Amino acid sequence: MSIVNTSNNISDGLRGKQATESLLAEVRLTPKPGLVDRCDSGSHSDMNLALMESSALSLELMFKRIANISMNKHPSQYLRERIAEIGRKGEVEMLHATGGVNTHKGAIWALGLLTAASVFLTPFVKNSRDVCRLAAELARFPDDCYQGNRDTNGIKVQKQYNVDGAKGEATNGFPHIINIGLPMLQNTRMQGFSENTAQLYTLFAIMAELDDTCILYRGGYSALTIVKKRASKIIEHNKLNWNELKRLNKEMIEMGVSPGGSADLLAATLFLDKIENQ
Ligand SMILES: CC(C)(COP(=O)(O)OP(=O)(O)OC[C@H]1O[C@@H](n2cnc3c(N)ncnc32)[C@H](O)[C@@H]1O)[C@@H](O)C(=O)NCCC(=O)NCCS
Ligand SMILES: Nc1ncnc2c1ncn2[C@@H]1O[C@H](COP(=O)(O)OP(=O)(O)OP(=O)(O)O)[C@@H](O)[C@H]1O
Repeated sequence: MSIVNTSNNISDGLRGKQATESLLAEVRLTPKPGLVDRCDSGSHSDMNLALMESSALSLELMFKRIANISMNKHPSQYLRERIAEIGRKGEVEMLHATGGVNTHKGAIWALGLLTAASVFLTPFVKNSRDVCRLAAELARFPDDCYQGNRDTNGIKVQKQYNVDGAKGEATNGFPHIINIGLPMLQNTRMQGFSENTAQLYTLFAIMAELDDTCILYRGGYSALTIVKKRASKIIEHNKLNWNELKRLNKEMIEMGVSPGGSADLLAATLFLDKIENQ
C-alpha cells in the first residue's frame, strides 16, 4: 500500500473541513448509548444535536490554523507549544459557541494532533499508522508553557484508577484507533454492512476496550466494567444486538455516564479513514 500522497494538493482548508465533517458524522450517528445523537441527548442534560453541530462548525477554523502552522514541518517542541496555544484558543471558542458547555474538548485534542501530523511532510503522510506515529511524537513533547488548571476530571481519575486517559492514548500512538477502530470499520464495510451499522460496530468495539475517563469520573470502575461488557455483547455476533443496545442506552442514562472518549476516537477514526481514501 502506498504510504504517501504524491498529488501534494492538500490544503489547510481541506483538513479543517475533513476534521469538522468527522465531528459532524460522529454526532449524527444514531443510536449511540449515553451520547448526543439524532434521537436524544443521552446522559447530557446540557447538550443537544444542534449545540453539538454548532460546536463542530465553530472548530473548523481552529483545525485549519493547526494544519496551516504544521504544513511541511516535523514534530518539535516549538510546534507542540504553538499547537497547544491554538487548541486552547479553540476550546475557548467552543465554549463561546456553546454558552459554556464542554462539547468537544477531547475531540479538539485528538483531532488537533492528527490534523497536524497529517500535513507534516511532503509528500503528505496518508497512511493512518504513520499519521498516528507522528501525532504521538508531537504529543510527547512537554506542555511546559501552560500555567492553567492541571486538576481536570481526567487527571483525577487517571491517578485514582491508574489508567492512561486522553493524553496516554495520544502519546501511545492512538492504539484504539489503529488496532480496533480502523480494522472494525474496514471489516464491517467489507462484509457489506451499511455505513451507519459499520460506524456503530466501530464505536462499540472501541467502547468495549477503552478506559474512558468520562465514564470513570461519573460512574467509577463499576460503571466502566458494565459499559465495556455490554458494548462487547452488542457486537459479539455478525448482527448488531439491538435489544442489548437499547438496554445499554437506558442503563447509561440511569447511571448518568457517557462514553465521550470513545466518541472522540470514533470521530478520529473517521477522519483518518477520510484521509486514506481521499
Ligand atoms: C489532553 C487533554 C484532552 C486534557 O485531558 P485530561 O485527561 O486532563 O482532561 P479532561 O478530563 O478535561 O478531558 C479529557 C477528554 O478526553 C476524552 N477521553 C476520555 N478518556 C479518553 C481516552 N481513554 N482516550 C482518549 N480520549 C479520552 C473525553 O472526551 C474527555 O472529556 C487536553 O485538553 C489538553 O491537555 N489540551 C492542551 C492543549 C493541547 O496541547 N492541544 C494540542 C492539540 S490541539
Ligand atoms: N456525541 C457526543 N455526545 C456527548 N459527548 C461527546 C460526543 N462526542 C464527543 N463527546 C466528548 O465527550 C466530552 C464531554 O463529556 P463530559 O461532559 O462527560 O465531559 P467532562 O469533561 O468529563 O465533563 P464536564 O462537562 O464537567 O467538563 C467532550 O469532551 C467531547 O469531546
